Amino acid sequence: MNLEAIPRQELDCILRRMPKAELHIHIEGSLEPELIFRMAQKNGIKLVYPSVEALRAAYAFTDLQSFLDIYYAGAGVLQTEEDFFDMAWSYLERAKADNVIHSEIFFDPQTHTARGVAFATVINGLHRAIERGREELGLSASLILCFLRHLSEADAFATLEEALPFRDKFIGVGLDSGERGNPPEKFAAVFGRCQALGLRLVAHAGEEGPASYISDALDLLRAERIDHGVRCLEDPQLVARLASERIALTVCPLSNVKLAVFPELGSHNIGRLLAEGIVATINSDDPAYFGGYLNENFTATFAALPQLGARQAYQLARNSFEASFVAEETRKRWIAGLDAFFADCCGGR
Ligand code: HPA
Ligand SMILES: [Zn+2]
Repeated sequence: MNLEAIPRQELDCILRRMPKAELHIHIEGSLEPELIFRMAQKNGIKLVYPSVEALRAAYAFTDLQSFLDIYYAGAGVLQTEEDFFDMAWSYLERAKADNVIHSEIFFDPQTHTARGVAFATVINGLHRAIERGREELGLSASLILCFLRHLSEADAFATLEEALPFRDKFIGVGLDSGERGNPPEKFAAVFGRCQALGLRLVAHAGEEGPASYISDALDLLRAERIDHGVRCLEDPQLVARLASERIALTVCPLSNVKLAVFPELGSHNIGRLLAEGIVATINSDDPAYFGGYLNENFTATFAALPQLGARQAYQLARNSFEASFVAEETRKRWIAGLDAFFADCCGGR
């Protein structure tokens, strides 16, 4: 395919239309202000913000922690199984509109169980939305349970025990929340147990934390994929390892700018990650908070970085399928579909 022949003005449309997978989305981060207000009213919860506009105006973050404080407060409106269903269903419909054909969705059970919401309420609501998404939208999705790293490993073990009766409803575990001061080694034992249980393993690392957190997530947690990981470029040996072992990074450009990991999209390192041969992907992280769903992440990033063209668009979509936790056969089928899409875009050129 002569991808270089595709003119830049066609890129926006291609980015939006191309089939893709999303591998880094926190479902609680898809909760739009309108839904927060509707659920608060329904559940009799008083919000500190007087209006949707006032809440949205508070989304001016200076770093990861300033975001997390407001994100956990927003998730406090979720009470019933229906609430979790509605949140996930809204995301799946939105993802479908972006031509996402597969999504691996994070959820933070401790945020809810700590407020007295049963684990079953959370996972049954999310799972029901996923089932309906498969039936009605033809969208494939699965759940990844994230442990909150600001809490103790004992708390993570207790959460795992609560989750095991629902083992068939999630495919793996991850690690999120405040990275600084909460290194991967804090969770080595619980990740060891998850690995023994046959769960897929991922971890946030190298977003705000140093490159050594990425190496430790690989060596001590046996993470198969790294969420964010953008600080890997600080360690050339790590870059070589990520590339040669084909360890994917789930990069979230709009999130990185909103949380001041990069000052603006024009200085984002996604182009360099790809040029280094790393299996980088583009994702939305917390789309309701960071100003865009998956297609906005693609189009804004490509608009800001002139070195990204159709070749990189194809590579990023292909990487999203390669890095997904689905059967080899399915991955191959999706990549064949992507090839057909781009062959069509190149048609005659
Ligand atoms: O980007 C993130 N980093 C860490 N924890 C999170 N929880 C939601 N989003 C994030
Ligand atoms: Zn994240």
